[in-house]
Amino acid sequence: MSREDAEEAFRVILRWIGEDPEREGLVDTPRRVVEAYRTYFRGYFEDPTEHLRTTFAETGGYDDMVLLRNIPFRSHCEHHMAPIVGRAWVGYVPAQRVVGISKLARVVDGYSRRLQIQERFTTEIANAIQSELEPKGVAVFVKAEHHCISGRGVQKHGVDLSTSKMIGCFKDDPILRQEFLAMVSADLKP
Ligand SMILES: Nc1nc2c(ncn2[C@@H]2O[C@H](COP(=O)(O)OP(=O)(O)OP(=O)(O)O)[C@@H](O)[C@H]2O)c(=O)[nH]1
Ligand SMILES: [Zn+2]
Repeated sequence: MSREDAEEAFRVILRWIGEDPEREGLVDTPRRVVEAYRTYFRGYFEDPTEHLRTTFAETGGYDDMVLLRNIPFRSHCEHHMAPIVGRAWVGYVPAQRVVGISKLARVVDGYSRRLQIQERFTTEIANAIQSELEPKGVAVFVKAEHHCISGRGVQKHGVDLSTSKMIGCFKDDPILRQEFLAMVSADLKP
């Protein structure tokens, strides 16, 4: 499918909502929307696991939790294509190698720029880190507002969805899991 086909589809939608796609203010809108969609959905053109291929071994034997906190993201729900706006916490306990911290945020971005449900988004981030880095464990916590429940449908504002995925030592060791969740809670305090 070509870019022109996609722009034509948005002209059809503009007509369907009751607009005139030929009026001055809207004549470039299909082109702009198609460009915006390339940004929202650029995750289909990347493999987020590739961000985790550069690793560092000279950690001085560091073997405690590494936690990147409060990572903002924007995604879209696969049922309504409505925005999902939230934050992610990504932690792991290295076995030998660590990854550059920006790469954890890049993995979050890569999976967020696709149509998602939050459960799969959370799982994909955790599985990517586990499979590429092979750490002792991974913990991912995601908290997000879904515009499909605030702006339409049940129309509930101020409602968040929380999801978490624990792998390895975070699943097996309740104290470590608590330590991770305590740091998330501290960040969530108003
Ligand atoms: N589990 C899960 N559900 C989601 C997520 N995002 C949106 N949903 C829900 O997906 C469901 C889709 O249900 P349907 O009954 O097929 O759609 P709908 O008729 O538009 O539902 P309403 O939103 O209740 O009007 C809705 O309940 C949404 O709230 C998500 O990330 N995870
Ligand atoms: Zn939705």
